[in-house]
Amino acid sequence: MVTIQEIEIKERGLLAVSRAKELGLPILVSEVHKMDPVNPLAFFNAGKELYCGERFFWKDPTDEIVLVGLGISKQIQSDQATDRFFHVEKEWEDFLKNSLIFNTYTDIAVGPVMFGGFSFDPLKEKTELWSKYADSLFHIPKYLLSIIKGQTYLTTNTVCTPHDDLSLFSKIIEERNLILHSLKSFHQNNTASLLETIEISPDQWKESVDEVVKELTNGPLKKVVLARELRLIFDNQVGAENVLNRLYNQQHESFIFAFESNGDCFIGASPERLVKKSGNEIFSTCLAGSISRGETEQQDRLLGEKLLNDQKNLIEHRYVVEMIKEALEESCEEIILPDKPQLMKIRDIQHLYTPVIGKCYKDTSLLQLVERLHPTPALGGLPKNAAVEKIRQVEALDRGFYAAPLGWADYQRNGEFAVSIRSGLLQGEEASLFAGCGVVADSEAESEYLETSLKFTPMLRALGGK
Ligand SMILES: C=C(O[C@@H]1C=C(C(=O)O)C=C[C@H]1O)C(=O)O
Ligand SMILES: [Mg+2]
Repeated sequence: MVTIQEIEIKERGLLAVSRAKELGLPILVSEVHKMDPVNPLAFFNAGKELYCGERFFWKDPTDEIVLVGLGISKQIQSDQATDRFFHVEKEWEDFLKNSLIFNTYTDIAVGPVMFGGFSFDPLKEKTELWSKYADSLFHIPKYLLSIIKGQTYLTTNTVCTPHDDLSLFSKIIEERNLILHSLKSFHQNNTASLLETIEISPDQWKESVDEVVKELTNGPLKKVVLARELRLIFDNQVGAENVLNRLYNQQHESFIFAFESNGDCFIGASPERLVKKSGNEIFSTCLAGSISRGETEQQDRLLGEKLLNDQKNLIEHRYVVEMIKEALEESCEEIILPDKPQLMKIRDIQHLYTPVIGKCYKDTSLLQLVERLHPTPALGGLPKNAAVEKIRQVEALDRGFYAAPLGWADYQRNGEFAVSIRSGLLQGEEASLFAGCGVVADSEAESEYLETSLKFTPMLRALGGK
């Protein structure tokens, strides 16, 4: 358990109260304590009563960084489309400016961390589906569990306004003890059964693929990613902790994420990193081109070889590599990437995969990189703006946060964003699942349709529909 230095907290509280009054501004007080190991799912679950609707979960594919947030100490949100990445970054940095940070550890992703993301396209008309998520939405949690390379930390964030007094800090200590004492291991309870699975307009979707293919043959568009929705109806509320627990166990090789907002939960298991920044080291991923897994080892290997030599998929992939390379070259003094893709094999699907490593210039920020990269041709298309416009026109789906950057940034300018695919939105007794695929001149509607069906599998399984 943490050694809770209550006296220390109160001393720091006094400092915060006087600073907030002096500046006439809210002040963040952030404190980091090292802890004995905690099961991250149990921590998420411990917030069920007090912080339902205000939680997030993040795990990277290697388990190097696991983050669980409970409560909201500060929210950054906006529906503004112009310069949205810049505005989020500015608000984050302004918020940090006067903060009091007590952190004696050197690991990244501890102390003040914001978690959240952006919608795919802020210019697309918003429907009821995504009404609970602003186009830019980030939470700085009250309590952050960070498991970094196996070391466990608890950050407590308190925002102290000029009207607060020391009682604020006593309340925080009480709340924190409550969470820590309710950390019992998590047991799956299946309260919601699937009643119905509705495919949203599959024929219309195939027609839009045909329509786009025609345009691609005549240029200048080269690739457009088209997505569709599967709607699931349950007999009861779908608990985010149940779905998260299943994804964690079934899709462990992926980024596992959950992001609650106003009662809804956006959740998924994505294999695709957009960008990670650790100091000035940059990591990105080109992932595009897909084929199923084989039933036997031999069949699986043959399918993999087929994918590695398939012109249509290689083109789909090459567009992504070219664009990511170009985008990162602007911000990096050095980038390294293999000249041929390899295979990424995950539970239900295999992809063409090219990892990218770079060293960015000193003044480059994470959200600048996100802005340059999003959307890559793996989610949008090529050329970028024309493809996004085409999607806005022909796609029936309101993508919301699907296929968009989702992740975290710490106060020392490190962070990581995944592309939030293989995901779904939980809304009470319903869930909407999303899947898309890269349409190029050689695409056939039927096989793209089957590819998207395959991409629904991980979420379907986690929801008990497979
Ligand atoms: C768009 C999705 O996946 C993307 C499209 C791929 C493709 O078309 O081959 C492969 C990986 C992802 O970059 C999705 O899963 O929804
Ligand atoms: Mg594809």
